[in-house]
Amino acid sequence: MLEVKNLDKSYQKDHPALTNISFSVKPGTFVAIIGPSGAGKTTILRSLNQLIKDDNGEILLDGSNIRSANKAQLRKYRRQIGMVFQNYNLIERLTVIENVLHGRLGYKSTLAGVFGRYTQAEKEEAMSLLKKVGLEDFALQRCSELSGGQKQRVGIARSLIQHPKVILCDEPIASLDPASAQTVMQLLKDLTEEYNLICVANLHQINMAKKYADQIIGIRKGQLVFDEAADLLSEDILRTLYDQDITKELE
Ligand SMILES: Nc1ncnc2c1ncn2[C@@H]1O[C@H](COP(=O)(O)OP(=O)(O)OP(=O)(O)O)[C@@H](O)[C@H]1O
Repeated sequence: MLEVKNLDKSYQKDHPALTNISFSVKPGTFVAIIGPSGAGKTTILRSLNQLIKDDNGEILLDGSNIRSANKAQLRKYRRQIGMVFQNYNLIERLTVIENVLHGRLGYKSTLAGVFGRYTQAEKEEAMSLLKKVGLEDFALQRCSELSGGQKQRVGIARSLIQHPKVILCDEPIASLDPASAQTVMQLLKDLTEEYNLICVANLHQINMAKKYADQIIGIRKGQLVFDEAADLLSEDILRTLYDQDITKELE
């Protein structure tokens, strides 16, 4: 269970980016965070991974408060959090399987990581994850040769080999064509269920959030204005959230 309690964050004095944000997510749940540009979605995601600090409040993963974690505990915690990025963050000149194996780096000494030393079991797992995301035939291809949708599927496989409890996706489909976006969203939904993950995705595509997410969190001006099952997202809520009529997005 992921629990966020009374989270506050300001980058600058008297300009709160987040105010008193509280929500919880059960394992096996795909959550979309929606809201206008500048609402605070990325700030929430970065807080969850502790990439940004000096906020108030609590973030608990299975009961452990990560805000009071020491360095070793934080390293262990970060292993449990996979990241999926809008621009994939792959090493383009390396092969697909090498990129997936990079997800194991958090478990290795720096030296083993530098020399790319992976066990047979890790290589077999990387292959089986590539099969899961439909890319087993691309294992030895360079990432630079893949389409955007394929790259994102490599990014997802790389996060899964970490054996995460949580996957954080920052605009995972923003750079994709509509068909690839659907494939990636369906994959995230299926994997969340299969691995009993907590998947949290920042999204601008409201129709995608409603179609694929189980839970939707709506953020407006740093405040939480909606936290319900996806099918309860109404036109009224959207008007409040975005200060304008964008209900055609739901069609
Ligand atoms: N590094 C930073 N320094 C100062 N202010 C920041 C910083 N990062 C974000 N902010 C401010 O915090 C607020 C929330 O930004 P955030 O990036 O979390 O919003 P967002 O909902 O993710 O926006 P978008 O949808 O455009 O990515 C905004 O007012 C933004 O200008």
